[in-house]
Formats: sequence, C-alpha cells, structure tokens
Amino acid sequence: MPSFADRLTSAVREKRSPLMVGLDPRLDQLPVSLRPPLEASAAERADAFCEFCRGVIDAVADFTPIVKPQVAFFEELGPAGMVALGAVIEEAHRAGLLVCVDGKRNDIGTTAQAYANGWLGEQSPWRGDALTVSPYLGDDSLEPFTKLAAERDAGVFVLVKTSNPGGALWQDLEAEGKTLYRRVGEYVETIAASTVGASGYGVAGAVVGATYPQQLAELRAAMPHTWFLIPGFGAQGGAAADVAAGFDAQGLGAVVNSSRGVIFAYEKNPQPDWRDAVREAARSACEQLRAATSAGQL
Ligand SMILES: O=C(O)c1cc(=O)[nH]c(=O)n1[C@@H]1O[C@H](COP(=O)(O)O)[C@@H](O)[C@H]1O
Repeated sequence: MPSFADRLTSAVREKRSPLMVGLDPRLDQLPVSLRPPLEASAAERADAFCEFCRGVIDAVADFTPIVKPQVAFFEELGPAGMVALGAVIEEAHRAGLLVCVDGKRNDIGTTAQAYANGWLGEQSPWRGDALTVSPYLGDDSLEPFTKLAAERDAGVFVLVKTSNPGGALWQDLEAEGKTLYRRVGEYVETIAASTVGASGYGVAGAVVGATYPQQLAELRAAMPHTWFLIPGFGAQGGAAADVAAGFDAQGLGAVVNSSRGVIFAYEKNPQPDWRDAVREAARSACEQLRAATSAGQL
C-alpha cells in the first residue's frame, strides 16, 4: 500500500480539495430530527451520533478527501460511544475517505507503544489511517508512533503550534534562541525527511493552527517534507487567507480542518433536509481553500 502521505496527496488531488471535515458531534447541536430526549440512554445517544455522522459523511464526501473524528465526543458517552466511533470510521472508509483519528495520544515509550498498536497497529480494531499525538513526553514517546506508522503506511500528526490561545504559554517559550514549537517542528521534519515517499512527504505530520498565520508560514518554510493538519478554520476565526501559507507550490502539503463550521451549518442556514446545509458548507469551504492555494493549483 502507498504511504499515508502519498495516499493523502492523491486524495487531495483527486477531490481538488484541501478540506478536512472534523466529526465532532455534540448532543445539543444535533439536528432536531436526530436529537435524543434528555432521558435517552448512552446507547441511544451513541446511535444518534452514528446516524448524524453518517449523514455528514454522505453530505461532504464529494468535497473532502479526509475526515477527522474527534475521539473526545465519543469517549464522553462511554463504551457505547466508542462502538459508535468504530462504526463512524468504517462508514467513512466505505465512502472512500481517509480517516485521521483525533485522539491526541501519548505517554512514556512503553505505554505509547500500546497506544500506537491500538490505533495504528496490524491488529488495530479502529483501522484509522492517521492519529494525532502530543510531543511533550519527548522523542522516545513519539518513536513508537512514527516507527509503526512507517511500517503500516499510516500517518501521525504531532501537535506543533496549536490553534488555542493558551498553547502559547509553553509552545512559544524560547530556549537556545528558538521557540519550543519550532524545535518540535524541526524534530518532526527530521522524521518526515527520512521517510519521504513519491509525494515528497514523510510519515510524520504536524498540527499547526490557522489562528497563527505568521507561525504557519515560518513552519512551512522550515518543514518542507511535513504534511500539515491546520485546525482553527471557521468556528475559531481562521480564514482562507490565514492558511494560504500552509500549502506548498503545488497547492499540497496541508489539509485544513473545519468541524463546527461544516457539520452544524444548518444552525445558520436552516434547510428542510439538514444535510443540504452541511453539503453547501463543505462545498463553500472547499472552494475557499482551493482558491487559497497559491495560483489555485488544485
Ligand atoms: O489536533 C487537532 O485537530 C486540533 C489541534 C488544535 O490545535 N486545535 C484544534 O482545534 N484541534 C481540533 O480541531 C477541531 C476544531 O473544531 P472546530 O473549531 O469546530 O472547527 C477540534 O476537534 C479540536 O480538538
């Protein structure tokens, strides 16, 4: 199988879309027709999540190469939620989409290995194509993920410069003349550069927020072999112009995530069928992002 970076490159080219749709279901924002009553059991809530995500996947599949289920919202419902997560991942694959599981996992190396096996390994019950991970336990904590991902043609997105304002508290600290996010980025780039495939991108990717356009440009220049996952577009205030610097000269190298801005679009644009509002939001985000790639190469 081609590497994750090569598959992502082909999928972005095929759909002509750098949009990643985030699957972050929230009970109180589900369409009224799907919203379970307050006294509903966890299993009924999880069924509602499944049905909602199925509808979203169907609505956005023409406009996105990859979806990102956010584990937290499924985990919140307990075991039934995790069963729903498995079903949603399967559904996305059935629709021909890549899946980046947003779990932001990590721990000391030996425990990290279990996370890596669980989410990316040969016996993984989840079968995601990529996983988000935190770098703050150091290189020995990242190695189990990047090694396994290379063996399994999976991807790993490491948090480098996150979209939230509080992230600066540590990520912007300077040591030996460089910010912490830059040092983490350089480490990720070393792994990516040593694992490049046909696309010119390697196994390690980086999360860089749309809310920090200047740092995005800095990191793009410093990390030419690293795919970027750019969150913060839409609901967090990031616009297409803010993410333009994240793409390479071919309009590749970055997928831009929008969760609430797409999946709950019917709140601002009510339609008889809620999925039509979601489809329209995905189409519009895809077009804005396509236009943001330099000279609109996609
Ligand atoms: O790793 C992420 O995806 C992530 C990193 C980050 O720095 N900021 C960030 O918002 N995210 C995730 O991206 C999604 C953003 O959702 P919206 O703000 O609704 O588009 C959520 O699932 C966040 O957990």
